[in-house]
Amino acid sequence: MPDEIEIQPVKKPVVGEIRPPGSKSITNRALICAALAEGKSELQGALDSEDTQVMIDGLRALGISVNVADSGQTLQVVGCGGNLPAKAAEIFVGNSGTTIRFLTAAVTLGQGKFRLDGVERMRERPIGDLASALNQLGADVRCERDGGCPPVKVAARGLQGGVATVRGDISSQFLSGLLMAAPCAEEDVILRVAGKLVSIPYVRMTLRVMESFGVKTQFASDFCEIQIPSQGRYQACRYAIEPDASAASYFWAVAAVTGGKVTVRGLNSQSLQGDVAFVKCLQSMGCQIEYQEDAITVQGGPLSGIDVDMNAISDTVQTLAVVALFAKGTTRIRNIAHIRHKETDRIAALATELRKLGAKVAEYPGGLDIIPGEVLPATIDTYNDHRMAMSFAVAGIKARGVVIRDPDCTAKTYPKFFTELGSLTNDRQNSGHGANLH
Ligand SMILES: O=C(O)C1=C[C@@H](OP(=O)(O)O)[C@@H](O)[C@H](O)C1
Ligand SMILES: C=C(OP(=O)(O)O)C(=O)O
Repeated sequence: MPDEIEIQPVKKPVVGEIRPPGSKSITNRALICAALAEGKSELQGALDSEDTQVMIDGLRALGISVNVADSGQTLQVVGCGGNLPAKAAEIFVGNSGTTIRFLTAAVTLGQGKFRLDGVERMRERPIGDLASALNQLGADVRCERDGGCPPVKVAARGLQGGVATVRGDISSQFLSGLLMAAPCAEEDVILRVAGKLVSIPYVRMTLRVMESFGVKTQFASDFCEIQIPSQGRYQACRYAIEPDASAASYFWAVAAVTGGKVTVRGLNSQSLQGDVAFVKCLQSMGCQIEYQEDAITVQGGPLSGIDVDMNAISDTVQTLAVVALFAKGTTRIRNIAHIRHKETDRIAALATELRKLGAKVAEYPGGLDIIPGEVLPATIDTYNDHRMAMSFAVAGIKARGVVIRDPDCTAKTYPKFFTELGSLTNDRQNSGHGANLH
């Protein structure tokens, strides 16, 4: 793709349907559980993107066989029954938080020396609290840099187990990584969470994927303590992966800002992904929502600003912030301090880029207020953050002159995003030009 693309606004409300690619979070969990299982698993509907590729490469470096078929959507994984074959590996994780957090925990189950590293930004993303919890269970995990960030070195000799307390307020991925490794520890594991746990639906997702692979756990409803029996080994299975609900948010947002109607197939109210609740935010802003058995439809209407706690669904904060540009009144997004640790500091990046588009923005340590004005033409910097590119593209579907820099950064989770956005917005039912490249 070119260095930047100008999004062409549509002339009519966008009406259409789409099925986004597989969920990144479910794909990377299913890969870990399948890799640790006894037997051969088949994952269907997987995501093929940078974040899943680095996970597959990492597992292969650990001696796990992963066969890719059906243009990346079917993955056959030969599990190791909890005994990782490789005795040493250098693993590159790009900027994938799930990959480095889940694999760091998984490699402690092996025997040998492992090192995990990523891009420059990954070296600023915290992992020290996960290392410390693993060390409480008998592991030897060290962060090479001060401040508890990657690269990470693991001298593995199997994981003993026992009781560990993990910090919950930076990233839920620490707890998810511990949970998925825990059934392969030598003794039972009890995990306790210190501080307020963020992104709770992802922990629920972890437990549900583990259960599909045959591992049962016991937990308090707020996940402050979770018990995982040892020898509760994973069993290989055929596993169907849902479309990505965070990716769906951009298409629902297109319906909201154009006053159109967009159906996302493959998701419903029972989804494993907390991010389907994004449609409830749109509903509070004035959209109508329809839940079908295998789809969720958003119909746009006049939009009003809302005051919303997005801690549980923070990958959709940028989408909502862009929708807020087209609403009447202020939108306040609260309780999202943890998104400063993602692909970029997302609160700061949002404040800068929303202001370019004419909004007034008040930035707080844990959130922001967006006071919309006339939406101005602007060139949007994306900070190597796929979600900056995808969410600000939605602004360009409605307003003139929105240029997205480095559109290729969407490869992290959605390499075909701009093509699929173009197809939806270029649909014969719509008379505009959609996401044409310039
Ligand atoms: O466990 C997961 O799959 C994820 C958890 C969330 O991270 P945090 O727990 O760091 O908020 C989310 O932002 C990320 O995209 C995926
Ligand atoms: C935060 C994200 O990813 P990760 O933490 O897995 O890198 C994301 O996809 O928005």
